[in-house]
Amino acid sequence: MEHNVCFSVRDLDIRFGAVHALHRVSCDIARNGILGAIGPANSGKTTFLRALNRLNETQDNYRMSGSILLEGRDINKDFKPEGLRRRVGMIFALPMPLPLSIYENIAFGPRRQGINDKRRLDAAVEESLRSAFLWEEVKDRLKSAATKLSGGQQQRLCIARTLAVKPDVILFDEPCSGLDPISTAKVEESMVVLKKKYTIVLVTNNTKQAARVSDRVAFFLMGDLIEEDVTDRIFTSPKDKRTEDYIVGKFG
Ligand SMILES: Nc1ncnc2c1ncn2[C@@H]1O[C@H](COP(=O)(O)OP(=O)(O)OP(=O)(O)O)[C@@H](O)[C@H]1O
Repeated sequence: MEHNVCFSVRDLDIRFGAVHALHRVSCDIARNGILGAIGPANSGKTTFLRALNRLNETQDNYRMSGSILLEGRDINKDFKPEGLRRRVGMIFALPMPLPLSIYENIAFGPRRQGINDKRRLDAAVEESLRSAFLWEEVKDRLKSAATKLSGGQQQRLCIARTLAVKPDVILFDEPCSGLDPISTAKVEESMVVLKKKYTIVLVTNNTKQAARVSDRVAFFLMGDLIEEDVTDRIFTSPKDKRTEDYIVGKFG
């Protein structure tokens, strides 16, 4: 295994009943970088992302073959789903804070891991909010309801909540699709800083976003991984004509 590989995906093939969502996809995902997954609707991006923390298996009619190794260990054989999802956190398109205070939203995960000491919880809450670039905006109202935050703040709260359980990987599933440009910029900024400590996979329908933040980009089309390469290469001289057509906006 190469030194810098976080995930190693081999011949990943996924079906939901009659729908063949992913066709023998193989790629490595490097540590401490951002892999952007782009492609038109129904190309398999989200299925690929959800495979990385075994969220697809909650669906009926789900079948997969192939393998995904995380730091050399098979995620489908060597992990329990809950243990895997602690290491591989996920941020969804719609931020969904718990109906609790800002503080309790962040403390929730550490408490479930058995941390009850107030000083340790306070420290975890502050550190996570700082890392998600939200601390300054909320430090004086940690007891107020998380649902009162703006959409962009809620998304950063969800990032903080994920960070509080100390994952290695963060999966982002179109995290900015419901956000205005300023909130989007803040989430993008936090991703770029977070990649220094975490491996990030970002599914986005916004190719410009992928170009702005990703180190490498994977282009999916109708269940195939067409190509995966450094971001500049994908946007300036892709190997496949279909990638170029998508990038220049001929479809999707
Ligand atoms: N639970 C499911 N049951 C049946 N089909 C599914 C299920 N989940 C996904 N699919 C199908 O798998 C294919 C790939 O979907 P996926 O959501 O991965 O695409 P995507 O590239 O993320 O699209 P979008 O950008 O629209 O989110 C689609 O045809 C979709 O309808």
